[in-house]
Amino acid sequence: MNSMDAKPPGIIDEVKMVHGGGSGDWFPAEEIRKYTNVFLIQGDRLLLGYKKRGLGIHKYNGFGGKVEPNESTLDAAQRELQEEAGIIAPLEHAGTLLFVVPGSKWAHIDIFRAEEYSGTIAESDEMRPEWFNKGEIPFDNMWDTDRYWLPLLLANRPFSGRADYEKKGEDFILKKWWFGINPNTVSQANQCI
Ligand SMILES: Nc1[nH]c(=O)nc2c1ncn2[C@H]1C[C@H](O)[C@@H](COP(=O)(O)OP(=O)(O)OP(=O)(O)O)O1
Repeated sequence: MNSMDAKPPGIIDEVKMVHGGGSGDWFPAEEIRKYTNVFLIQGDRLLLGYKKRGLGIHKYNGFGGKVEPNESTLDAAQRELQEEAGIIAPLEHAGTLLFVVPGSKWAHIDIFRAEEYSGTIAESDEMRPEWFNKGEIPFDNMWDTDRYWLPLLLANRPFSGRADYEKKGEDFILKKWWFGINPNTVSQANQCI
């Protein structure tokens, strides 16, 4: 077995590698902090937000943020979607991502998808929403590993993965990554946890 085939520390789901790369050792364990990220799909289009401030400024991303104490992950995802894009939506759990930077808490991100919504999509202080055709997703202007797992979300393949970055000044340099899917699931999304 190629050493990259083995699941990295922190991935507990039963998944088989579909993308992996980079070099060196996985960074050591730190405390975990929970985040959410929501992607809205309508037919051939995907809604992304252009981040106007904070971490990941000027990148496109889903809508999300920290899970507050005493809040469920699903409640946090719905709250952040409402705060950042002005809408509410029924959410399906799509995958998990561990975002690891030495010296910081691990970001455990529960990623959700939605195909319906209510309300009016609106720009917020943090995000400017913008629709993209599925064939024209701006991966060069997103976090580096989104190109590996976002197609799995669009295909409704539940996934888990990890991305280790090193921080150089304001830049995050991707060092090592690993993404897997459950080989037994065909096109069913996970239920919410
Ligand atoms: N699409 C994505 N791909 C990725 O690889 N890492 C992501 C990601 N979206 C977020 N992250 C990482 C970056 C960061 O460490 C953490 C949280 O990022 P967020 O943009 O959600 O955080 P914020 O600090 O804006 O949270 P709030 O202030 O609560 O909105 O998750």
